[in-house]
Order: sequence, then C-alpha cells, then structure tokens
Amino acid sequence: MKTPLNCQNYINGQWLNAATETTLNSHNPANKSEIVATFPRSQADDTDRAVTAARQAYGSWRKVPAPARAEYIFRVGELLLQHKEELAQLISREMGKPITEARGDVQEGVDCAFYSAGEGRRLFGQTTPSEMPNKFAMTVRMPIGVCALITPWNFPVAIPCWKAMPALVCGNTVILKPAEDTPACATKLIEIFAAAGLPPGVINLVHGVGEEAGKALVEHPNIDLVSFTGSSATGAYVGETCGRTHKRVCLEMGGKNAQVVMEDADLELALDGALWGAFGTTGQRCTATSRLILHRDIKEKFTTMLRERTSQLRLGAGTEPETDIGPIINNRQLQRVHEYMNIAREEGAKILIGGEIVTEGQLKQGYFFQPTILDNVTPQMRVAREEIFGPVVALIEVSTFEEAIAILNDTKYGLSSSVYTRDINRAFVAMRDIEVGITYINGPTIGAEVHLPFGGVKQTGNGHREAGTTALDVFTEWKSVYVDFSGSLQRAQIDNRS
Ligand SMILES: NC(=O)c1ccc[n+]([C@@H]2O[C@H](COP(=O)([O-])OP(=O)(O)OC[C@H]3O[C@@H](n4cnc5c(N)ncnc54)[C@H](OP(=O)(O)O)[C@@H]3O)[C@@H](O)[C@H]2O)c1
Ligand SMILES: O=CCCC(=O)C(=O)O
Repeated sequence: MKTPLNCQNYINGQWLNAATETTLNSHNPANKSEIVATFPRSQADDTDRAVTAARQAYGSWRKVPAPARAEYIFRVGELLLQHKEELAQLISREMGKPITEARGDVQEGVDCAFYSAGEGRRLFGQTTPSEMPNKFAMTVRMPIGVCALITPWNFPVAIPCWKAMPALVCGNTVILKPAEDTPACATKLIEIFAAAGLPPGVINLVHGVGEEAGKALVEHPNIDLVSFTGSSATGAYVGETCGRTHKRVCLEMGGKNAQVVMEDADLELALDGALWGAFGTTGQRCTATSRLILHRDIKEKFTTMLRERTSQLRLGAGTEPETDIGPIINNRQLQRVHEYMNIAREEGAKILIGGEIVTEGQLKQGYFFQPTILDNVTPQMRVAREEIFGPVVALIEVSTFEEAIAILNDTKYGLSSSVYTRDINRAFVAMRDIEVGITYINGPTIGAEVHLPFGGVKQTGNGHREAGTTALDVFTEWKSVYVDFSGSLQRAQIDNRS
C-alpha cells in the first residue's frame, strides 16, 4: 500500500491546513482499508480566507488581457498532458474507475484547456449600428467576479476543469470545493494550475464536507457565482440559497437517461452502446444509460445478447488493466444501489442478472456491485423514474416509435438520450421531440465532447450549459457600451425617440 497523500487547502498561493487542524481521509473504493489521502476538514474560517484571497486577486486578474489569461490555461493543458498517466492512476485509485476511463477523464481536462485557451482570443462581443448619428454601439463580455466551483467525485479532473478553465479565461477568480471522496485528485489538479504560474488568489482550493465548507461558500456574501455539479437534492439547496442571496448560479444535476433501440437498428452497435452506456464508470455518470427502451420485435433477442455480454464483464480495481467495471464510490452509495433491488422486486421487476453486492474473494475488500439488468420494468416504477447512479439498467418494452419517445420523455430529468435506428426520418423526429440537453443517434448516451454545450433540461439543470462557447455565458455578464463622438450634447441623443 502506498503512503497516504497529505493534501492541503490552496489559498492565496499557499498550501495550508484547516484553521482547526482537523482532517479527514479518502479511501480506495476497491480496497476500503487503503487510505489514499488525508485532507483538511475546512470550516467557514477557511472558506472566508479563500474568498478574501480570490476577491483581492480579482482586482488585477480581470485586467490581465484575455489572451494572456488564456496562455496560463494553455500551459495547464500542457502540464496535464505531461502528468496524464500519474493523474489517471490516482483517479483509478481514489475514485475507482478503470484506468482507460481515468485517462479519458484527464484528457477531457486537456481538451478543455486547449479549447478554453482558444476562447481567450475570441470572447467576441458585437458591434451594432446606433440609432443616432456620431454614436458607436457595442457589447462586451465582462467577468462576474469570485466564483465558487462545487464538484462531484465521478469526474474528479474533467468537471473541475470544465468549470475553472472558462471561468479563469473570462477573468474571474475561483475557489474549488471538490467532493470529499476525491480530494487527492483535486489537489494534484490544483498543483498543476499552480505550476502553470497563475498569480496567488486566482485559483484556490478548499477541501471539506459539503454541509460545512460547501455550504459556507454557497452562503458567503462575497461570492458572486456558484457553479455546481451534483445531485438534484443538493442542487435545489444551492439554487434556493443563491436566489435568496442574489448570486448567479449554474446547476448541473441528475439524469435518468434512456437509450431507445428500434426494430430496424444495428443490434451489435446498439449492444455496445447499451453495455458501455449502462455499465461504463459503474453506471456513475450523469449521462449513464439507466433505461433501455426496446421495441418488442427485437426485445427478446437484444436482451439475450445484452445478458450474455454483461455476464462477461470483469469486475476489479480500476488500476488493473483488465478491469471492465470498477467499484462503487463508497459504502453509502453501494447500500443505496442494493436497496433499489428490493424496490425493484417489490414493484414486480425481474432481476435478470446481477442484483447483489459482491462478497467473494478480493472484491469483498471493496464496494463492488454486480452489473444488473432489470426486466419487466414499467414506466411508473421507481427504478424507471429515480436516478440510481450505479451499474443497473431497466428494460422497458414498447410497440411503436412514438411510444418510445413518450416514455423517454416521461421523466423529471433531461440530460442525455440515444436512439438506435436506420430510419433517417425517425432520427430527425427524435432530434426534434426528445426533451433533453443531449441526443445521440446511433451512439450511446455517454461521450460528450468539450466544444459542445453540456447540460440538461427540466430538473437536470437551470438553463445553463457547461463546455462549448455556452460556458462563456455562465462566466460573463454582458455590458452594452455607447460611444458618442459628436462632441456636443444634443437633446435628441438623450431622448432619441421623441
Ligand atoms: N449534470 C451533470 O453535469 C452531472 C455531472 C456529474 C454528476 N452529476 C450528478 O451528481 C450526482 C452524484 O454526485 P454527488 O453524489 O457527489 O452529488 P452531491 O452529493 O450533490 O455532491 C456534489 C458536491 O456538492 C457538495 N455538497 C454536498 N452538500 C452540500 C451543501 N449543503 N452545500 C454545498 N455543497 C454541498 C458535495 O460535497 P461532499 O462530497 O463533501 O458531500 C460535492 O462536492 C448525481 O446525481 C449525478 O447525476 C451531474
Ligand atoms: O458525469 C458527467 C460527465 C459525463 C460525460 O462526460 C459523458 O459521459 O458524456
């Protein structure tokens, strides 16, 4: 076993313990007796110190030209690439995902760095004709100020990058509060930002518990914006608090994503999509496929194919190269997934394969759950409506394409979706009628690219998008600027419609 990493907060360019000197530990979910890191249990004093540093730094950072700000982020991208393997190994150890997926997590950060850095030379505004002679009119993007970034454990590098990189290029300063399950990943990431030479206070890291450090940030009067990714329950609290305290807020929350497989689909292709959409990252992606809506003509055949492939999946530590499915993040989440098996049975669903916590061999040292297929699921069952966030997929049979789309839409969430069909007309109807933020045609519900908007509708989000140029709308305000070059004040210029 490796020696636990000693993680600290990063405030105003300094690595610090919590003011109370209290600490917590993170564990390897594939081997719960292994402590991966010790990290500060920060309280309001620590967050306050970080907010003060970020506020102080904001005064000068917002005046650094955007292309120069972007060059720091470009350097972060280069450093992330240099440290990709080291970071990926750490993600696998602390979060549990297979090493290939962990490399993908870091690569998303790299892609985001290079993409966001490019935005530093764009950040376009508009020019528009004025109603008046001798007047020039334009719009410019302005930074918002001090941003709190609150992130989950499932993409411990990519999601902080999605937030911090555009925020910084836009001229904001930031404070990251990462998930308490993945403090080491966050620490290594911030070490890389620090190594890129960002001035003190521009990026800060405050570890701790959501209910303490996270809450202190959300409530803090000197925070201007909260960008949150996590559960809908916590997001509701963040949204309410930001409303009450007049902060900008960007929420990215849960999902109950569906893949439709029509009778004319390429079944082998759809099978790969279903397998990795449902069980990749142990089902712990906001974009994971948790409902498979199957046309009755192919349901039996497809179910047999899926069951066969599922039975071949290899569970193990993410750091083992042959592992397909890693552990669940922690015991609380493991028990929650298990509890849904009782709910499924009580509601009349049938567990086709899986359904149990793994208690044999080496795997009993970790939080492993068998990849699970639930059959005979109807759209009203809780397992078809609630986000389980584990390796569980529910099969729902339909008779028509219209029924498939209606069931896909019959959820309070709206993040990702997928339709497998060879019919171009159906594909376009799906693109038009599915109520989500992301639709894939003949591809799984997972696999977002950083230059497209990422986020969802309904209770998945609050109207914002991460990534793409849309991230700039989160992290900037518009200012309209009128330049009068007439040299004299005229009545008509003040009240130009009279
Ligand atoms: N739509 C998306 O883009 C997206 C992407 C990834 C994940 N997700 C969603 O995230 C969820 C899984 O992540 P999770 O279990 O980590 O979610 P979570 O429990 O809501 O936690 C998310 C973050 O919020 C913090 N937090 C908890 N309570 C807080 C409070 N009262 N005030 C401020 N911060 C608080 C957590 O800290 P602690 O870790 O200390 O509790 C963590 O840093 C799933 O629902 C998934 O769908 C959504
Ligand atoms: O869990 C959130 C990120 C998922 C992602 O990048 C994807 O699967 O598209």
